[in-house]
Amino acid sequence: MVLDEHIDHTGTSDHEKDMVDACRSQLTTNEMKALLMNVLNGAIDTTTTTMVWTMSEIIKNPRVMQKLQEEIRRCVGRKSRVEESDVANMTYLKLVVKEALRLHSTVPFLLTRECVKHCQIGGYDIFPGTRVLINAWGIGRDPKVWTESASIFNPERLENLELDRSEMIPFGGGRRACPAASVATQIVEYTIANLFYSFDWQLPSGMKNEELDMEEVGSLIVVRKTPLSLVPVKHDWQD
Ligand code: HEM
Repeated sequence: MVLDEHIDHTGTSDHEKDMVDACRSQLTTNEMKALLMNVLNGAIDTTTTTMVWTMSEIIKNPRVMQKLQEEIRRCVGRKSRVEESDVANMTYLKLVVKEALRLHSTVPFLLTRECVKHCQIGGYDIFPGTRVLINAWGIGRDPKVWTESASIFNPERLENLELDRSEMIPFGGGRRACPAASVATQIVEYTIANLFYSFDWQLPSGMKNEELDMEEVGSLIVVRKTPLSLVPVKHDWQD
């Protein structure tokens, strides 16, 4: 990623600098609690928001839901619930979650960077001290990379696709990238697998899939404008 070469990943907000300074000296119990609460809040919001967007996209696309449930139930067989080891074989599930992350970068502008060295990006001069926002949300929907159908949820587009590190960056990049990217993806995959294994999901009161509102709000974290409301129906195995 071009930006990585020029932009300092150590500095973000003043609040965060205070936290880093506190770590460098000695953390008091209260500072440690505050730091942990910050990490936990960030971790929970991003992960649950990603799950909600993934479920929304699956429900909106019945073809995807059917294919996904066939894969999950084939891989798991008849059990009380999905086990973590089952998920390794679910190739379509991994594409579904990745495609949801492409379309819904929950942290749309990542952490703010501060430029440490004069550089040019896209013909623009960026001077030292400039605060830079990276539009991860826009990168995941760039038609130059993802074609005219960029805004359409289509997990198959990612099949056998060799991605450059900068073509979708829902977990950021460089030294300040999300340290939990791998585990967070696994948590989302595992939860979605369990939810779609045990239940068939319906929209409330005869609403049609295409009517599901996908409007987004927020700037730090992008969430659904209207809460997702679904009806779980226990799956009938019929055998
Ligand atoms: C799907 C879920 C998640 C998403 C989409 C996500 C996304 C991100 C993004 C975009 C950043 C900023 C990266 C950058 O600016 O380059 C970040 C930072 C961070 N994330 Fe996550 N995250 C997720 C889950 C988690 C979880 C579960 C944890 C902890 C258990 C976590 C801990 C952190 C921490 C500590 C940072 C700050 C890293 C730093 O400042 O150096 N994240 N995350």
